[in-house]
Amino acid sequence: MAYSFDDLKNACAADWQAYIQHDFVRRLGTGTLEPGAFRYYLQQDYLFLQHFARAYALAIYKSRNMADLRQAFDGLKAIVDTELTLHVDYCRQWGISDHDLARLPEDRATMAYTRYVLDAGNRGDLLDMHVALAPCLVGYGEIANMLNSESTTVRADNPYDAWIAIYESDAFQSAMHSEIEWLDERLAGVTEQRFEELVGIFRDATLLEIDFWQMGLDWRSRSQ
Ligand SMILES: Cc1ncc(C[n+]2csc(CCO)c2C)c(N)n1
Repeated sequence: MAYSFDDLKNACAADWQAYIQHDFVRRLGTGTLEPGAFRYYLQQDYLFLQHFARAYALAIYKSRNMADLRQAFDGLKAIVDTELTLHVDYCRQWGISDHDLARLPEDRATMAYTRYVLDAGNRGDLLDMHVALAPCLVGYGEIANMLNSESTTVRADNPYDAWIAIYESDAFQSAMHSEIEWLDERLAGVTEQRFEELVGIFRDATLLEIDFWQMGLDWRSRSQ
């Protein structure tokens, strides 16, 4: 059987839905998320993105041809030039200064997720690395599309509208589609045993995304 990215998602469908439909996401859509929860998330995401930039750099290192190297390099550039710059601006709007950002203690949920992905890439090959990164890239694109299609989503006067707009942008959606294509091509040739290994990584990363949302909702009781 030729596997595809959809098979990865279907193999952990309940976890994938718990991630995409998490309460944090629903409240972003309705504009009812507590500002403190979003602020906590934004700060941790700033740390998260720096480690994900390292993970894309590892994907560059693990590349064996020019096309793979360029794909990973584009991911690294997207994080450093777009996501991180946007985050710093966004943090300022939400009352988080450069000084605050430079002194942030890292939440354990941030540590767990980022170090897991780096380890999956370190001990595995480029496919392990991309599967570990997929819930981040594909999940956020799916979340934006889901929010966009829901009648309960508030677009005008929603303080989180700009966040949704980043991930529904053409540039982001096309990066997501090219990642799915890349994975579809590689997954088509793997054995059942290899596929099961990859499902394990994909599920773990999805569960760690769920924990990251939950960390935002639990911001009051986090140790910061
Ligand atoms: C916890 C968390 N998960 C996913 C993203 C989204 N994201 C981060 S890096 C990247 C790939 C390059 O754009 C994407 C899509 C986020 N910001 N925070």
